[in-house]
Amino acid sequence: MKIFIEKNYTDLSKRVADIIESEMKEKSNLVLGLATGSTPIGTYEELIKRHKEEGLDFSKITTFNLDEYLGIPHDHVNSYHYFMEENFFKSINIDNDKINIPNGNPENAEEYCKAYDEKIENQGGIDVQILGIGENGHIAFNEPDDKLYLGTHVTDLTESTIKANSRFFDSIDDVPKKAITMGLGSIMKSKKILLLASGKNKANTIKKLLKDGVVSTHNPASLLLLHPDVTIILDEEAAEEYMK
Ligand SMILES: N[C@@H]1[C@@H](O)[C@H](O)[C@@H](COP(=O)(O)O)O[C@@H]1O
Repeated sequence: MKIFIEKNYTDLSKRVADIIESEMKEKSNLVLGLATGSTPIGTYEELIKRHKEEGLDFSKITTFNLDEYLGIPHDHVNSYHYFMEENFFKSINIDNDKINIPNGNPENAEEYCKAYDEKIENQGGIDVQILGIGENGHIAFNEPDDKLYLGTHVTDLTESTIKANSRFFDSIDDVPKKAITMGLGSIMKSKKILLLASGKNKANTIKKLLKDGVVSTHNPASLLLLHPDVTIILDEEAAEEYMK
């Protein structure tokens, strides 16, 4: 496991973009796993800048997003489809046919989830997966629980996640209560994992992850510690409690 502690969010975003850029240069048809939430926005901005200024080429890249709210229209401002389009896809030269984001309105959720995992497998798996982390240790929408699911599945969101994500909605009542998410198994199959955390509100989450020395389904991020190629990129605020 590698840990980078960067001075601030800008440096964190540059570090993550550096890693992705070098992977893209090694493999032009990279399969990239993408995350939403506020943490990766700076990375997307940095990659857009490199596309515009240095011609970083996304035309052969395939992407798979981690999750989507269930029952939300894809053009809704809070959908992860909308988020990805606005914060990344509309500003790079990605082939729209190579973008994969879980459908928040599947006809048959079980079949759809199975097909999503098969599609990842058929692409040869995810080469590099970007991850944020919830304050409660959730990864994508794999919430702390007695058991975790391996594959893509529909899940209930916890009260704490609904509360945390309500900052993006007009009111807490508007936050969907369910989501469709890649499972920890699908995520752990990625060849390389980049876990990002920024800001004081993640300091205890990171301390718990890196100092407890425990792997538990009640802290889903802790399973990542078993992965052979995980890089954790923090800014100083997120690393504060861990460094004490
Ligand atoms: N489903 C997403 C996660 O993928 C993300 O990691 C988490 C943290 O978000 P933020 O980066 O805004 O702290 O929020 C959401 O719940």
